[in-house]
Amino acid sequence: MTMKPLIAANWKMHGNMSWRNKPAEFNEILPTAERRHLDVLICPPAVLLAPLADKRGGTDVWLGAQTCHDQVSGAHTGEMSADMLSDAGAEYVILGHSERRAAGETDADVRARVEAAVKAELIPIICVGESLEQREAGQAEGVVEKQLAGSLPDDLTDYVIAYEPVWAIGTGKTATPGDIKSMHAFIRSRVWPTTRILYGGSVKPANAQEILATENVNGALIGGAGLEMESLAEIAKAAPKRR
Ligand SMILES: O=C(CO)COP(=O)(O)O
Repeated sequence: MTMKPLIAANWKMHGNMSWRNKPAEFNEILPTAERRHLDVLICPPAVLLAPLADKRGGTDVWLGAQTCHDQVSGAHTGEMSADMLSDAGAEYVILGHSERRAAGETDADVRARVEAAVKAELIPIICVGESLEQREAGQAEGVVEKQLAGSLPDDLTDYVIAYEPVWAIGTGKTATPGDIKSMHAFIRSRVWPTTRILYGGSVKPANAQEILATENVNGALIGGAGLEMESLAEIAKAAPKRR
């Protein structure tokens, strides 16, 4: 199955207004003409979406949010709806990141947010992944299966899955190519043939080529190495042209 790899940077809670030129900076390092075979996405803190959208011009760098509320509007102090994020320039939204699941977000919460995102025409990137304890207990597939079953609405068509083993996030540890291959094959058996499945967890220029060449890996969700446009571009360059 041929599909465009998605190279996505999750900035988490990093950045300020001086970062609004980063899409243009990225485009200078890796111009659109050299990356027509892939999609590049930056997910900044929500407050930076509009400034980045303003400045991105014709860079062809997509923008995304890092979560959204499940309601369209209302008395929800501090929250942002999918419509607001879309209005500010987002085309994608990361949902159910393990850092949010660890803070109490449940599969049902993720599912409600996915439904809201789809209604606002945002493409959800739904994160799944097991802890080290769960992996060592042989429960990795079971955990991911449960997260997929609980977080995906039945009629969902256009979405992205990000497999991020919790123990590989921000630790410098990556899953072995064999582990990535077998988990992505497992996820593939649960989603559409055209659904992109990203790998996330300490992806960096040094390991990107091997990870992105793995069967059923259709891109990467990148934390730390996505803050610098040089390293994000190195990772993007490692994405295969055709698979
Ligand atoms: O959580 C991640 C992306 O969403 C991965 O973060 P790191 O690339 O910093 O490990």
